[in-house]
Amino acid sequence: MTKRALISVSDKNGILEFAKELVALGYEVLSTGGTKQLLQDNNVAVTAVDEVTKFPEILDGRVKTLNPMIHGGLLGKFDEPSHVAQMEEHGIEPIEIVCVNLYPFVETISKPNVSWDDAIENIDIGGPTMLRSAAKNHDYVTVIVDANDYTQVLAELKADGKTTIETRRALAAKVFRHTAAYDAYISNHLTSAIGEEFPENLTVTYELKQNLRYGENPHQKAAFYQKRLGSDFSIAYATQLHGKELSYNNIQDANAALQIVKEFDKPAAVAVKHMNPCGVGTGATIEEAFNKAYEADPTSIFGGIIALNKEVDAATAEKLSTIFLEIIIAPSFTEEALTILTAKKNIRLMTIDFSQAKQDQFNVVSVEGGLLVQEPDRFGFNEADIKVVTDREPTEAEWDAMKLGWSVVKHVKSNAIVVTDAQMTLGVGAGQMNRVGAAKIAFEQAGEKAKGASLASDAFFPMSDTVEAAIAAGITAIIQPGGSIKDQDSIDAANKAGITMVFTGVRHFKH
Ligand SMILES: NC(=O)c1ncn([C@@H]2O[C@H](COP(=O)(O)O)[C@@H](O)[C@H]2O)c1NC=O
Repeated sequence: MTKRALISVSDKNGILEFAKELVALGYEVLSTGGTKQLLQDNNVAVTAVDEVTKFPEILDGRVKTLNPMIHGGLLGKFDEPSHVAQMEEHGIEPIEIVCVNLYPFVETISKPNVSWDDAIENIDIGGPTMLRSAAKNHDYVTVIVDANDYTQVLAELKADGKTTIETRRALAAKVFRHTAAYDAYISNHLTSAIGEEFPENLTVTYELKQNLRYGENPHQKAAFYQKRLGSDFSIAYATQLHGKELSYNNIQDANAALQIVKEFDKPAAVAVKHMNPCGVGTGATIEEAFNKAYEADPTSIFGGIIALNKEVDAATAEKLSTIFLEIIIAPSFTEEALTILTAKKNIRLMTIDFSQAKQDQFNVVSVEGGLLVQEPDRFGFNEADIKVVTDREPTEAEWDAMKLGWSVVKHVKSNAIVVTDAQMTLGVGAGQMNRVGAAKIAFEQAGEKAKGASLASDAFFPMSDTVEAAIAAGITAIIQPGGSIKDQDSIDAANKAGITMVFTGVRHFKH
C-alpha cells in the first residue's frame, strides 16, 4: 500500500523541498488548502485532504482536518488486528508521516493593539489536534512540527525506509512541548486580556536561549531560558558585542545592574557585585557618573558588572579599561570606545535598548516545590507622598541625596542601608540580619564622607539605635518608610541632634 504523508503548514519555509523528497520516496502527500496550492503550483503531486475526508473545508478553514478519516489514520495501531479491521470497515487508511506547524498565534498577539477577534481567529485547532494524535501514536507515526527536523527524517527514510523509534519518541516529546507552549501563550493572552491576575493554573513557557557552562558553581548544570513576550529591557534581550559567553552569575548580576540604572534619567553608572550595588554614580556626563560609581567603592568594583544608561564615549572607555570588569552594558558605545574596550579579550560588552520601557507584569522566584509570583516593586520616589517628620526640613542637596538613596536602596538585599550624597553612593550595607548592622557597614565604608551625607533605609527602624548610630557617623538626613511603634523614639533622637528625617510610607524589602 502507498504510504501517506499529511502536510499542513502555516510557515511554508522548506516545505517544497521536503514534500518533493517525500514524493520521490514514494509517499502520497495529502494537504490542506494553502499548502496544497503551493505544492501544486510547484508541480508536486498532492491529494487534497477533502478528497480523503469526502467533506469540504468549511467555516473559513476552522474545519479542515477534524475528521475521522484523518484522525483514524493517525491514531490507528497499524498492526493491531481490531484496529486494522475497524479501519478497513470504515475505509480509513494509515497516515505514516504528519508535518504540521501552527497558525502564528504569538506573532499575531505581538502586533500592537491586536484585537480580541484577530487573536481568537489565530488559535489553531485542527493543527494541534493532528499533532497530538500523531504524537500519541508515535509507535507508528512520525510527526514533525519543526522545520529543523526535515533533514533528519528524510535521512532516516532514505537509509532505512522508516524512522527509528528513538527519533519518533523524540519528535513526539517535542510536539507535546510545542503544543503545551502554544496553549500557554493562548491562555496567558486571554487571562491577561480579561484582567485575571493569579489564575488557578500558572501556565508559563520560556524558550531556551543558551546552555550555560555551569550554574552558580562549576558543579551545577544550568541553562538560560528567555520569555518570548517578556520585557525587552532585560539581559535576556541584550546584544553581546564582544567577549566570551555570559555565565549564570553574570546574568543575575547584569540583571540587577540594569534594574538599578533604569531608575535614573540623568547620566548614571552602576557597579554590581553579587547582585548588590557596590557603587552608583550620577553626573552631568556618563564619564562623570562612572567616576563617581568607581570612587564609591574602588575595591569592590574589581570584577564587577557595570551598567551605564548613556552611550559610552572614548574618555569613559579609557577609565573602564583600567579596571578588571566582567561586563559593561550600555545603550551604545562610540566606535572609539569599542576600539579601546575590545582590546581587552575577556571583557563582555553588551548593548540594550533603553527606549524600551516595558516591564514584566510579574516577578517569579522559585522555592523548593513552588513558585512565588508578585508584582515588581514599582514604587519610586514620589515627593508628594513623603512626609517630613522632624523639626528640620531637608535642604535641596539633602532631598537630592535622599532621592538617590531611596532609588538605590530598593535594589539592595535587605536589611539594606545606603549612604549617599547628591550624586553617588558612599556606603552600602546589604543583606544583614539586623538593621543597625547594615548601617554600621555602610558608615564604615563611607568613613569621613558620611559627615553631612544622607541615609536611606529599606524598612522602618524598630528602635532608635540606627538613628543614633547615624548621628554619631555624621549623617544629617534620613529617608525611611516609618511605621514602627517606636517611630517617636527615632524622631526624638533626630530632633535632638538637629538632623532631618522623612517617611515614605512604603517599604522596599528585597530578599
Ligand atoms: N481546522 C482544521 O481542521 C485545521 N487543520 C489544519 N489546520 C491548520 O491550517 C494550517 C495550514 O493551512 P493551509 O494549508 O490552508 O495554509 C496549518 O497551520 C494547520 O495547523 C487547521 N486549522 C485550524 O484550526
